[in-house]
Amino acid sequence: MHDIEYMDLALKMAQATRGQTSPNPKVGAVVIKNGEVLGLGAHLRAGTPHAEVYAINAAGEQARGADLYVTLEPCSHYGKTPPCSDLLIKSGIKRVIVAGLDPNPLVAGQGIAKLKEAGIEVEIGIGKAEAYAMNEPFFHFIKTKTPFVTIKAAASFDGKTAAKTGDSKWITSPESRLDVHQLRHEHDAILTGVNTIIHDNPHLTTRLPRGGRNPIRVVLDTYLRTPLESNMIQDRAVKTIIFTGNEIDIEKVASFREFDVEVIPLSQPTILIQEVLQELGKRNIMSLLVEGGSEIHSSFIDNDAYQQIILYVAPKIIGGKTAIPFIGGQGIEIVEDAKKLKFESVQTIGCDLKIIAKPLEE
Ligand SMILES: Nc1c(/N=C/[C@H](O)[C@H](O)[C@H](O)COP(=O)(O)O)[nH]c(=O)[nH]c1=O
Ligand SMILES: Nc1c(N[C@@H]2O[C@H](COP(=O)(O)O)[C@@H](O)[C@H]2O)[nH]c(=O)[nH]c1=O
Ligand SMILES: [Zn+2]
Repeated sequence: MHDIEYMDLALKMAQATRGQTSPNPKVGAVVIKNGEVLGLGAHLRAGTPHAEVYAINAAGEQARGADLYVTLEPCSHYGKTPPCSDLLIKSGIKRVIVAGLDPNPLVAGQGIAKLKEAGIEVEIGIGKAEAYAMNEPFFHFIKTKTPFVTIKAAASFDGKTAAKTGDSKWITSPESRLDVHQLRHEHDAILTGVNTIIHDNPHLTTRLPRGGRNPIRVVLDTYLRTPLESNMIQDRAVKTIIFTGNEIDIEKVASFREFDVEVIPLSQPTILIQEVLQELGKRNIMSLLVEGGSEIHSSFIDNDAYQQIILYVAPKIIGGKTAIPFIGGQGIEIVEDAKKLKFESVQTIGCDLKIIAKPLEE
């Protein structure tokens, strides 16, 4: 097999741990000698051994003189686990093939430098694009200390998220809605607005056939209007945070506390998106899924506070000039001022389209 095939093996193992390693990145590692796989490993959960540890331990003495393929630069610091670069040097590995460097300031090239100093051959870049794409939230979070924001919208062919009556069940297909639950599983937190709570009474939980992790629920609710009898207050399914302005009735906060709902008044009368993202970053929330509605979507877009948009488009026409589009807000006056995107991918899912777009870097 060739280098890229062994790196593919490591990438696949890293991908298999989607949704479970936060706030750490997903990493896969493979030990190869004379065309034989001697060790395999993936980082399974923050605070547990790194991918390289599993792969090297499986290879044992055989690691001496072998090659190691790893999707992220071996760490060189004591976090919750000892540095992988020291382990690799001790194990006698001859050559290390790394897909991508680790931008974590604690690592950032030091892992590679240590390996080279110890006389280990290092090659960088095979599988870099995929290794980077799978950990984009981690790299964003390490740099900005705020979550990587994905706006998720579901709309009809003519861009509506509900009929003029407010009815929206269901616009997209069961396959698309299942895909949304996979997205939820992969995110640390999911955010919606109080209007969606009032109209859709959602649970915002992850309901995959095989279970799945519930993201922390976050509600933007300036005046604390979330009804106590809402599903996501009553179901106690997962930690729920409600961000409000600073002019709320403190008495009401107590009634939410008994449902393990944390109400956080922010510093201004209205909610500033950047302040919400900083508060979530302080709680080590690395990835945030924004599930609207249209006013919430427009506040993230107007503040350039998102890294990607995932739009599910159904082959249906809803029409109606008062039916709500998936982005609301004030909007622009002249098209020249439109927010510019670039389309990353378009795929069919069930009978729908799934479009992933990112802000166009000027
Ligand atoms: N109406 C549609 C959506 N509607 C999404 C709503 O805003 C709200 O997130 C859901 O009702 C969530 O409910 P729960 O958390 O599953 O209990 N989302 C979709 O992807 N397709 C649609 O057709
Ligand atoms: N998961 C992972 C790495 N993750 C790196 O180490 C940091 C976490 O360290 P710790 O707190 O000790 O788990 C994390 O922020 C990232 O920079 N490094 C690796 O060599 N291999 C791995 O499998
Ligand atoms: Zn490590």
